[in-house]
Amino acid sequence: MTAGPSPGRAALNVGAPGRSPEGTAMLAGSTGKHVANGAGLGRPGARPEYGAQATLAIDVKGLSKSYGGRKVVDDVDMQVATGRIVGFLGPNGSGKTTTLRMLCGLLTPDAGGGRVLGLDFRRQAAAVKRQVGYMTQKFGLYEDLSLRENLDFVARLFSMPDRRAAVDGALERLGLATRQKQLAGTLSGGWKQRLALAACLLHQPKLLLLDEPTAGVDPKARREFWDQIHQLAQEGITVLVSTHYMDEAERCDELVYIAYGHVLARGSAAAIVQEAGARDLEDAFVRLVDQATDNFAAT
Ligand SMILES: Nc1ncnc2c1ncn2[C@@H]1O[C@H](COP(=O)(O)OP(=O)(O)OP(=O)(O)O)[C@@H](O)[C@H]1O
Repeated sequence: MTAGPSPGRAALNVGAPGRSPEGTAMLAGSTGKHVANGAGLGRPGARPEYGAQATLAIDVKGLSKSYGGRKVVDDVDMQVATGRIVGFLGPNGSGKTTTLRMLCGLLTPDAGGGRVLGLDFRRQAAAVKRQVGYMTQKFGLYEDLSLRENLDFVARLFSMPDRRAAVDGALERLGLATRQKQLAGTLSGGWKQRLALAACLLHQPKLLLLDEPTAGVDPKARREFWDQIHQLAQEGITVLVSTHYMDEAERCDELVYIAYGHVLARGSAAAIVQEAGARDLEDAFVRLVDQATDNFAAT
């Protein structure tokens, strides 16, 4: 479902304290191991960069998952500092959704461990789910219920004490109040995504894991959705968001690029482009995935 509770050694090591200097990027070497990493350059108006005191919303190591004997996520490390917006990019089938689902406790890794929001994400999966908002790729709310009914249903799932206030707040926040009686099935794609985000936010999560939240959504709605993401990050919520859109990648504090289950690059968009000797981000990713195909496709 779309809302909350349901909500490769590659390293996801983003914006972490005590790492390499600002603006540097890590590109995987020919072995797929990582040689550097870095925190992002940020954007105009971005939240302050992290110092040594930064806390980690995500701090996991060695995440691996296989299906039918095939490793689709291979020894991934991920560190994301609190309050950052991290873009998770990679070709179709590269392991993004699988990684997100392991991080929110919906999927048990074959190997790896660590902390999400300070909790052992394997042993305390239920507690993690209560603090994470997970938005799936596919719209998972009820099309034959109104917006309010959908949100009220999600609030019941969380056993929220003051459901009405929570639903009112979410409707207001996402600009959905005037449409609250409308059936969800009659909404356009952009409005459905807003409703899905509202559902994710009902239980006031500290971490949002968003899986291609704007796929198929028009540019204006995508921009509005991203304005919301930035507002949430300003409030201290950490966001890990997968996307195939380069303009959205540019709006992230930092990026992680994955292919064949291995993290190939991380850092700010500018640093990744520079490190890859590329024209732009898209060019950098094309180069990276070409290298990865040589290194991993046969394994
Ligand atoms: N339940 C499953 N059973 C078998 N194979 C699976 C399962 N879930 C995912 N896979 C496979 O694992 C690989 C990684 O899938 P995943 O959905 O994590 O990729 P992704 O990067 O999110 O792709 P996309 O960008 O298309 O959403 C793919 O080859 C996929 O077919």
